[in-house]
Amino acid sequence: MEDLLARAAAAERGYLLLDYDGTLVPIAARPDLARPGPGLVELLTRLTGMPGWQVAVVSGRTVEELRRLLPVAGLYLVGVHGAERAAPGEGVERICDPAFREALRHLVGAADELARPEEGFVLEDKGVALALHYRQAAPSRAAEVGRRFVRLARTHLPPGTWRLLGGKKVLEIRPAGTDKGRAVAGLLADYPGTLALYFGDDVTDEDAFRTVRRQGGIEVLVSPVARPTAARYRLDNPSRVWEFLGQLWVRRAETGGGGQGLPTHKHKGRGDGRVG
Ligand SMILES: O=P(O)(O)OC[C@H]1O[C@H](O[C@H]2O[C@H](CO)[C@@H](O)[C@H](O)[C@H]2O)[C@H](O)[C@@H](O)[C@@H]1O
Repeated sequence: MEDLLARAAAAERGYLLLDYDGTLVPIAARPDLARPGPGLVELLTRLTGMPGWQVAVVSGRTVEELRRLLPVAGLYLVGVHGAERAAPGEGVERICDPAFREALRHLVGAADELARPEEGFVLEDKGVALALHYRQAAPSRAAEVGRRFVRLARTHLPPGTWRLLGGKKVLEIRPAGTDKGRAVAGLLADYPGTLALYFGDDVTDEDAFRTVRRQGGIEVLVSPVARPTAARYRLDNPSRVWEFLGQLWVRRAETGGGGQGLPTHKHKGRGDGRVG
């Protein structure tokens, strides 16, 4: 972690781009159980106060939900894997074909009829996307219900307007033409010359890793084990991410680039490695 920290802390201008589930907060059995740990809001608040630095949360969750989970005034937010975007204190911009959005309403109803009688499924309606979670379902039912979910999507949605995403125990239908890579490129375009650091754990973060890598930034996969990825660095888990962020804040503060007082969040020991 030391080489990462040294490079990041030396930057006068930087952009922290942080995934939520699996990166800032450990994966939980259900989406509603993945709450910010004590100290996360405080840590993010301090980070948004670093002069010359911006902080964004780039998530598959909606911007509305991110604002509820992380009430931090200075955060940029990207929601629904890039289909939503909001600057601090501003309204939500959505990238979504109106025909897709209208058709999605019908899919939500049909998918609800499919999933409701089944054990262990959670349907997450994001307005511009629809996720079917199967973390707590029997594997055989997950496969069968998943197949029927995709079939329903093909029936209800206009061709070319949507994409199917397979994430961590979730299938998600989202608008075509949106991904975290494009969203991150859009954020960085507003702050040319800043050092971008992206932290993420899931397949949808790979698009963002590639964008950040192309722009000379730092990409960090959050995973206890190495796996094929575009990220050149790895941290084991969200505790290590918090540790990194807390240390970054301290070092920027020491060089006159941060606020006052030390972050009070708790984090565990060390242990990270460069991938490959
Ligand atoms: O881009 P992210 O911030 O990582 O969001 C990705 C998805 O995260 C959530 O689902 C995942 O986390 C849940 C809570 O830990 C877990 O129960 C589920 O199995 C995971 O897939 C969220 O509910 C989705 O909307 C996000 O797209």
